[in-house]
Amino acid sequence: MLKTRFENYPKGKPFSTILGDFLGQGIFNVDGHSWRFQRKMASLELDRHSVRSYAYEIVNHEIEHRLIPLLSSVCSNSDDGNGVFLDLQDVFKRFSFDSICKFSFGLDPMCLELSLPLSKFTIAFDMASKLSAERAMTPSPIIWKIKRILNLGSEKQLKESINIIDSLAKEVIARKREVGFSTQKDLLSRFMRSVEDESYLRDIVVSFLLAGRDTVASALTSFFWLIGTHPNVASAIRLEADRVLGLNQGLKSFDQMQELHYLQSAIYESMRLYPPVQFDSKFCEQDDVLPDGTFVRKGTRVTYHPYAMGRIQEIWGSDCMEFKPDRWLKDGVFFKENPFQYPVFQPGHRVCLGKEMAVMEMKTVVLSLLRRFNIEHAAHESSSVPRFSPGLTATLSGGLPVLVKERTSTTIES
Ligand code: HEM
Repeated sequence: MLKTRFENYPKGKPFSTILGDFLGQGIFNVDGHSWRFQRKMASLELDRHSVRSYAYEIVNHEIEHRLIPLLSSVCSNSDDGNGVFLDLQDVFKRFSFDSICKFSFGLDPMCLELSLPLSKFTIAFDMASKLSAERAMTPSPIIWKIKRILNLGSEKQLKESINIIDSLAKEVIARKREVGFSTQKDLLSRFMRSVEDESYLRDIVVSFLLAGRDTVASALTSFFWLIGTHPNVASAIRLEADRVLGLNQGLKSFDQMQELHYLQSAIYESMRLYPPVQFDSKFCEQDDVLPDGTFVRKGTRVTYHPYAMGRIQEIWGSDCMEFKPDRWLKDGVFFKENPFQYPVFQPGHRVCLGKEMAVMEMKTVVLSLLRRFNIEHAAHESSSVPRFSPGLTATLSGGLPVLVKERTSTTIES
């Protein structure tokens, strides 16, 4: 049985080790028993209709009150009224951080308010993620381990960032205990109603932030990169929305989204070509044999590669390199591929717990932006292939500079 190494961690291992150890080895830091308990609880919470509707409310609010006003402001700020360039990747990172913080512990870091400086928490979080990813690039783990023991350079910085995140997370939990959490809807308050252990609560919250922030931003960035070169897909999404929701009518409910099959197909197709988690590793706990008969020795690192798997002709056909949302439709209805052939959210017992939330978030953003704006690549970007920086999630090096123009023919009523 292949298991990730963190399942063997001793109980109560402090959070200060999570960011360091989660590189390619999973996200939670608890042992097998409590991990399963935590996972069960987390999925129970996320599967609830009330939780999904709450997530939908947050995302919608962030879009209507921050994302759209921000994009509209860059359209009107240009001298000729034709728009100015904007780094859409940076905007999506800010958007998804605000959304996941509000969802996870009811805290609004206001990253999309560009006029405000980024909070201490956001800066520390970014720094810790970056430094953790850089560990993977050191020629040998011994280097960073020695630096950690001696508390030097990047390891010293990492420790400081983690301390900031740790103490802010503790502060949030303490404040919630003071003001009461019985009626609050965020994830932390829901967990606090049944869990006492403070470090456990802190780990849940930080794990969700880690898992839900850069992944969504990455998926949205790649989607809009593809849309820039496939205006026909943007038109098809708009047409479907007008047909299903009504001309110039916004989404009325979370459930109405299920009827947008082409939109869903376009999102799945975009993540087939550009999965946010491009590869992911597991470590074999004991000698094992893979289903195809390959022997795997205890301690071996096994990596699955969604980016490569999305480009395999035997799975996707001879047109596997093309962006074709229609491949996900049967008689106009979206059908899911076998998750073991499309492991973007990791299949099996360890499937992403935020999968539904992530797809909902993406659909809501894509729909809102495409119906209100024309978003074009900066001229020099349009013909190039995307280049990614090394990191835990796919990030376009140089960002995604776009030109945003308001579509004059539409006023969406929500
Ligand atoms: C497009 C966006 C997303 C993608 C592609 C994605 C993908 C993944 C993948 C591949 C894993 C497995 C990681 C591993 O075990 O090594 C994972 C785990 C996880 N994801 Fe997501 N994720 C996304 C968004 C989200 C969101 C928005 C949330 C939270 C609301 C979330 C919560 C989680 C959690 C809690 C786990 C850990 C599950 C476990 O360890 O058993 N994810 N995700």
